Amino acid sequence: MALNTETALNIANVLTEALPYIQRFADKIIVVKYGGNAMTDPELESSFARDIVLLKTVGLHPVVVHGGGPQVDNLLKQLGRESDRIDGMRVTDASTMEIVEMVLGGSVNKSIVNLINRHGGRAIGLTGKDGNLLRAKKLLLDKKTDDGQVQQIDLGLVGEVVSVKTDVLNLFIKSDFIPVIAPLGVDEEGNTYNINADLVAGKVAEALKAEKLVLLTNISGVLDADKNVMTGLSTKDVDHLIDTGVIYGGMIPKVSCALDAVKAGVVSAHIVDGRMPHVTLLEVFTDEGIGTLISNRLRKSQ
Ligand SMILES: Nc1ncnc2c1ncn2[C@@H]1O[C@H](COP(=O)(O)OP(=O)(O)O)[C@@H](O)[C@H]1O
Ligand SMILES: CC(=O)N[C@@H](CCC(=O)OP(=O)(O)O)C(=O)O
Repeated sequence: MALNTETALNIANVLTEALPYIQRFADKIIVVKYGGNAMTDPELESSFARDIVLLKTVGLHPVVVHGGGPQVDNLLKQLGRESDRIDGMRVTDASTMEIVEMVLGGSVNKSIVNLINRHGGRAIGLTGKDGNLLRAKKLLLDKKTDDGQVQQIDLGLVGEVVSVKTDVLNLFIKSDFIPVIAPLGVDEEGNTYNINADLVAGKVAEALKAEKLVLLTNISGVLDADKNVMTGLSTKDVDHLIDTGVIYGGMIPKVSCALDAVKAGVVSAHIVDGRMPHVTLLEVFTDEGIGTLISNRLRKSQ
């Protein structure tokens, strides 16, 4: 059946709207953090994989960093166990670490690799241990007490990223592979650390001098005290929003890593709704602003 003129023009408009972005972002690196909460629906998973393959096919270089917190929770539950979280970070003892590694470095990583490959991409799964990709050290979490003092909290085998071996990633990127990174790091002595996936995505984006960091989550963006999406966010706003409890839990590492990445030279960071099909594609290739933008520049449409 032939297209009617209106539909044909709409399709043509969408395609031509993408052209300047395809040209501007050619050969640029886009780091996409795929959160565990966005992995629960097969259609959304497919739309995510197609977006990543499309980005690569039109000449950009997507690098995926994934989470899998809910998937770790599921296995812990099946084993009759649970773990605490403080400010979005899982308290991780040695036996929890075994499960975390099994789930993030095993089932979750391989299912994302498989998904991208089934959609025609060439994904390669890595943990921070492969090629010493993510050098880590123990993280001591700074937490403000009620009287305003800063306390350092020990979360066990939870790490922060000390360095990212970009040569490992560049090798794959140049060979047209799509790296898919599980958030596990290793220190000089070979100890394994569980690292929040947002923090890994931020550091990978910084190290690769990425054009964009796109963080897919399970909410429409960063909400203000009245539950409206904040379209833009600066360092100044963030400290106050955390202190007043408007930003809490898993949103704290997300916002912090996005700000750090932008300060370190990533052009823009975006916190977007992973429940929206094709949100990555819409973010990269359309004029519309989606979710919360953290950038030194204004919105594309402004
Ligand atoms: N100001 C805020 N705006 C939006 N979400 C927030 C805010 N503060 C805390 N959150 C919580 O952070 C969650 C996202 O973090 P998290 O569950 O760790 O996501 P992910 O698994 O995608 O990393 C949201 O679902 C929401 O419950
Ligand atoms: C230290 C820490 O909290 N690590 C996370 C790593 C996975 C993750 O970040 O997953 P999401 O992005 O799906 O939340 C965890 O154990 O759950």
